[in-house]
Amino acid sequence: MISIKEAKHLISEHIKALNPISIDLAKASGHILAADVHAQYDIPAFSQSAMDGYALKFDDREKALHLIGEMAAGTATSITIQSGETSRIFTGAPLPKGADTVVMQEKITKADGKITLQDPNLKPGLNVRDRGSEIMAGALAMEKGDFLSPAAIGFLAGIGISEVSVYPMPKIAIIVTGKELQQPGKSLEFGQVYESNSYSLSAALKHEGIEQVAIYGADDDLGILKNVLQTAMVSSDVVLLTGGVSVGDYDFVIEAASHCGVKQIFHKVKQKPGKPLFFGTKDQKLIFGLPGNPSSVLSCYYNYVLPAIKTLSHKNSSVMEAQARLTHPYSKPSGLTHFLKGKYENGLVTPLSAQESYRLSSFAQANCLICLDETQEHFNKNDILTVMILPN
Ligand SMILES: Nc1nc2c(c(=O)[nH]1)N[C@H]1C(S)=C(S)[C@@H](COP(=O)(O)OP(=O)(O)OC[C@H]3O[C@@H](n4cnc5c(N)ncnc54)[C@H](O)[C@@H]3O)O[C@H]1N2
Ligand code: MOO
Repeated sequence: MISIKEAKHLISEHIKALNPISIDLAKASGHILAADVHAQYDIPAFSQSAMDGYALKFDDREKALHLIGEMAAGTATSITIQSGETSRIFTGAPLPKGADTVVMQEKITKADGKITLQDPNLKPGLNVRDRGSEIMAGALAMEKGDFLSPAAIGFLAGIGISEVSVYPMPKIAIIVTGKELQQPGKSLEFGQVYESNSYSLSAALKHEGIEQVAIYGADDDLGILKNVLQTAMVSSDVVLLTGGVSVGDYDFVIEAASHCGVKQIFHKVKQKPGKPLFFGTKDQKLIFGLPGNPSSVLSCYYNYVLPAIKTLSHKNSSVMEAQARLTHPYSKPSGLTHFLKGKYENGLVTPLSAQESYRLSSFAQANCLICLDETQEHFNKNDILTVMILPN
């Protein structure tokens, strides 16, 4: 059995970011850019009004101005204003030739068909967005390694980019093993349990922007599991098996993996939950055998799978951690690191009840995992502990 630190190190040693791909900008949210992006155009592409109002020459601000036309957003034709003239203009519209300033419509008066300004704060260029003021053609818009947030996607669309080079999200397969599993919504026969691991894992992956997940079921049968694993590996970068990694007579994951050419990197980690965790590789593919108990599956997902899939997509893989003060004393035997489902708030952390690994009711309420050191047995009220903040 290896330590958590060793297990994490071994996984990280076997991961390489996936090769970049080119994708539609509309599908790129949540990815990391794999190449710099340069602007192809000056944006705005023309001097533009920032307000609904009147365009004029600043030097004419004291004059009663003659209204000669209008510029609306999207207009394909331009007009020219001479000294003593103004044009109606709307937000986003190109400035007429000859104009350098816009006055808001609330700050004028109209008399005898003439426009007079009532804006003591008017400055040259006020309410005008200059051509190229967002970005100039050829300038660096975003850098390789930048995260494509919704704002970044909007920014790139706004400068005319329609395709980007990104590190892809890994293709993931989930294999739930177990003859006892029944789909939610159907009635339970004697001995059956509802299948929940593919649900929690798919939801966690969706949270990372990974929606394309292939889900397979496999009975507790070596032949079936070998076939399913072989099929799942063909079209995925990561395979997550749940159940079947312990020492029971029907636990076939280790054997099936070996038959399929998966190289075992480790099996069993000094932790609770998730002690029988398995990790192996085949070429660049990662194979995780997650211990079947629903809480063990999720605990191992956050500790090992999530950092791994983030690394594959070139993302920062470090987990959000905090130091928190324990609100109640807690005891455990030494020998395994425990990850307790906890509630973290204002620097304080409370272990929840229902910590057993077959239960998810506490995980459903938790916002953190409390890390209790392998060797320590007793934890006192007010002890400072490390907590892993769960993505919400
Ligand atoms: N003699 C020993 N027995 C066990 C040990 C051990 O060291 N010696 N380890 C225990 C620990 S710790 C864990 S964790 C489990 C892991 O066992 P497996 O990975 O082989 O998982 P299964 O036996 O297949 O299932 C465990 C448990 O989880 C339920 N399950 C499985 N899949 C699902 C699913 N998709 N959705 C919901 N629930 C699922 C399954 O019915 C079992 O109750 O082994 C201990 N035993
Ligand atoms: O390690 Mo198991 O995950 O405690 O139930």
